[in-house]
Formats: sequence, structure tokens, C-alpha cells
Amino acid sequence: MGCFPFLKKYDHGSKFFGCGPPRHFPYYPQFHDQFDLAHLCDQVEVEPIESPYKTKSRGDVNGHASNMHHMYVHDNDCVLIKVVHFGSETSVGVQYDDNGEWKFKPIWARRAGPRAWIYFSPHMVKAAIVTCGGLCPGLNDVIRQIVISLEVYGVKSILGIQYGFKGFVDNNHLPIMLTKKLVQTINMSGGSFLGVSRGCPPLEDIVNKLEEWNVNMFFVIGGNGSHAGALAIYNHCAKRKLKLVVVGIPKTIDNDIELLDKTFGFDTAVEEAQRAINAAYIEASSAFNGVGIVKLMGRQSGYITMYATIASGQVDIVLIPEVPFVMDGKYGILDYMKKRIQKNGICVVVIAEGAGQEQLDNNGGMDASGNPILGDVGKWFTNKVKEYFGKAKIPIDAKYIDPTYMIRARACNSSDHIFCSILGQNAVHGAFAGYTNFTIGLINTHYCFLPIPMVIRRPRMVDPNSIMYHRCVTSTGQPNFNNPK
Ligand SMILES: Nc1ncnc2c1ncn2[C@@H]1O[C@H](COP(=O)(O)OP(=O)(O)O)[C@@H](O)[C@H]1O
Ligand SMILES: O=P(O)(O)OC[C@H]1O[C@](O)(COP(=O)(O)O)[C@@H](O)[C@@H]1O
Ligand SMILES: [Mg+2]
Repeated sequence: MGCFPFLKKYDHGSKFFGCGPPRHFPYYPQFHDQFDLAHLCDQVEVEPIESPYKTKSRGDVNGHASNMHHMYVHDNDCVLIKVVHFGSETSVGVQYDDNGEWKFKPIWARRAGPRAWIYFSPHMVKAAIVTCGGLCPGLNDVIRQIVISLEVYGVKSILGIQYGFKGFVDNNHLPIMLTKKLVQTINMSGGSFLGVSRGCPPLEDIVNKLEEWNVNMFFVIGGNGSHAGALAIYNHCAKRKLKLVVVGIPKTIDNDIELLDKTFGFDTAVEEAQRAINAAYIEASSAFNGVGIVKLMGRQSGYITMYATIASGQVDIVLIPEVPFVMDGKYGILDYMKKRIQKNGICVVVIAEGAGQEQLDNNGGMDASGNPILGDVGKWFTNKVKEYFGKAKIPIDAKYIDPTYMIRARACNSSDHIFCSILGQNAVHGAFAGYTNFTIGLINTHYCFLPIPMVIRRPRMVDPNSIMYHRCVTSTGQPNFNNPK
């Protein structure tokens, strides 16, 4: 047993709360290695000041004097990352740590929220916001909320970097000054108010610009790639000992960020994807021997496909990148489709764009960010189906629906609006608290600050042995096309 793992030299929480020393928790060395956060104090000498972010005191509440400091999160507040205590290593969903251990070892993440002590005078803050990678519902909500929250602290200078990281070096698209007034209604539409792009100028050039423009809070809204970029930018800043914090806000419609319950826009994407599946079902069920094929996004992670399939309940076959499949032979997909059509007169297939790529004759190369450009598995699949049923002289009416960009370009639903607002607020709280090289995520329904390196170790993918994937294939009733022998 030792001291509470989060306690640091710059921890002023207990002093301000006047609540005595923090509670003592067991000491877990892996916390320090993995989930502690970088702080501005590691880079430069800086003294904290009292936060101006306060609610108004409203007098007594139920006979108790209200304490306006109660709105602050204590620096030692933490969230347990793994919450299930597995009774046996054969229990479904058993998680192994990096040492191959399955037994419960608590690992904590730092709880997000406003701190009582901050490391920037709001009037000295110059913030910059960038959105990178592909679109995702909710981007505008996050931009808007970061701007609003910065203004609540009293920040007057906020730059919007246009068209992703390229906006740092593009003289035709110089940064724009963002204000609450300017961004007030942007959450009502999809896309990114600032624009997005893939590809990146040399990171040194970005850091030079950040320094030249006196930026001291840098908010990167993006996925795995953008977070890798943010990490590299942080490393440069730390080396140069800049008084600048780098904050990530995870954006990925594919929901492929490690450790997080989910990322913003994902629920909206599932909702929209389900509408496409239902349309495919209606089309197919209204035709003689109708076949509906829907392609959904998911470069390497089949989350949208899995969740939309379960949500719809009208899917016969679901295919995701994590689970290989075969088309031909007695136990292949085509033969199974034939049986479904002969039995029910309909077959609905949902396929994630990254599924079965190894079977396509595709050498699409890489996009500007280094992501593989995928072949159109939906078209390939549809052609295979038409060819097979044509040869078998079984008439079918096949419709292929590709709603991918329509899903991505949507404005988000109300739960994602709320989710994005909370992420945006916490991004600003974390920046003022002096944390850097961190991102914000929902873990076990609590908002946490997480070190960027921990969330980009590998992309999050669907576990074919998980209960959720089992639920998914139970909902379709499909057999295993993976190992048909
Ligand atoms: N490993 C990396 N290091 C530095 N920057 C990266 C890295 N991977 C991607 N980027 C940059 O991050 C931005 C977004 O990456 P991309 O993969 O397109 O989207 P996402 O952030 O959604 O994954 C691009 O400007 C890209 O050049
Ligand atoms: O057409 P684009 O912009 O290259 O985007 C396609 C990719 O973008 C995504 O929607 C999201 O990818 P990112 O997280 O890298 O932005 C993937 O699902 C898809 O493969
Ligand atoms: Mg990505």
C-alpha cells in the first residue's frame, strides 16, 4: 500500500477544497506507467491561480450552506477503467493485460471536469482549434462548445485552423477568429465549419506556426491519425519547452479508439445506418426474390455495422473486417443466400467497407494520411451475387445501397449533441488545468482525461468472441462463414 497514485507536486485540489488530505488508495505502479497525464509543469515553471469558472452561490440548499466549490472535480478523483471482476479465465469477455494476466487489477483514469486551480490566465490564452481526417456527426458541436467554454473562462482569442493540419501552412486559408456569436448555430448542421483534410505538412512547420502565433492551447479534433499528429506536436512543444498544451478530442465514426465506451457521432451513425438497412429490407421484401445489400463505413472496425444490424433486426448476413468469410462452396455465403431466398424469398446483407478486402482485386494505395484506400466491397459483393444467381438461373432482384457519406455528413442526434457539448467543455477544463498530451473519453459512463499514447496504441476492433458480436450473429441467425470446413 502506498500513496494515492495521482498526487503530484502541482496538486492544489485538497488545499482549495479544505477537505484535508486526499483519501488513500492502494498504489498501482501500472497507473504511473500508463494513465498518468503530462502536465504543463513538466515543461515550464508555472504557478496555478484560482479558477474564475464558478457558479453563483444560491444560499442555503435544504438547510445546508451551498458550497460553490462543489462544482469542481478534485485532481485526485479517478475512474476505474476495468469494472468487471472475472471469476474465471474462461468467462466470456475476459480481458488480459499487457502481461497476459486476466485477473482483476484496478487501473484508474483521471476524472474529467473543471478544476479549482488553473494554469493559464484567461486573458493570456490564445487557443487554436483544428478538425482533421474524415467527417463525423458532431464535429461542429465540439468546435462550438470549445469556443463557448473558452469564452466562459474569459478567453478572447480563439483561432479556427482551416482544412485540417494543412491550414497551418496554407496562405489561401488563413486561420479565422472564432467567437461564440460566429459558432452559435453551427451545431445545427453536419460537416465541419472549419473544414477537414487528410495529409499533413511537416510537424515542425505546425509547431513553428503555433509558436509564431503565440498559441498556448491547441485543440485537435480527430481520430487515431490526428491523435498521432497531436502526440508528435506535443513532443516537439515539450522539447522546445513551450507554454502550450495539446488536447485531443476523439472523432471517429468508426468508433475505433481504444478504451472508450464510444466516440461522438457513433450513435447518430448507427441510427442513420439502420435507416439504410430498413430501406434495403423494404426494397427487398417488396420484390420477388429480393436481395438488399448495404455497405457501411468501418475501415478496420465493424462497430457501425454490428450495432446497426442489431438495431435493425432485419439482417440475414452481417460481414465485418474482423471476421474473414468465404463466398463459394457448400458453406460459403452464396450457397447460404440461395437457401435463404428459397425459404423466405428475401435476403438482406450488411457489409462493412473493410470486410473481405483481401478477396478484392484492389490496389487502391494509400490516402494522403497513409490510410489504405479500400476497394468497393459492396459493388464487388453485389456483382458476385448477381453472377452466382444468374448462373444458377434463379431470378433475383438485387439492390445495392451505399449510404456511407450520407451517414457521415449528418448533423448529430440529441444524445450526441449532449455528448459533444460535454466533451468540448472538458477539453477546455483539462487545458486550463494544465494537462497536456491528453484526450477526453467516456469510460464506464464517466468522462475521463486519458494520455494520448494510451488510446492510440492500436485501433479498437470488434472482438469476434465478445458477447456483442455473438448477439449480432444471433440476431441474423447466420452460420460461421469463417471456418466452413
Ligand atoms: N502517425 C502520424 N503522425 C503524425 N500525423 C499523422 C499520423 N497519422 C495521421 N496523421 C495526420 O493526422 C491527420 C488525420 O489523420 P487521418 O488518418 O486522415 O484521420 P483520423 O484522424 O480521423 O484518423 C492527417 O493530417 C494526417 O496526416
Ligand atoms: O473518403 P474518405 O474521406 O477517405 O473517408 C473514408 C474513411 O473515413 C472514415 O469514415 C473515417 O476515417 P477516419 O477516422 O480516418 O476519418 C472511414 O470509415 C472511411 O474508410
Ligand atoms: Mg483514422
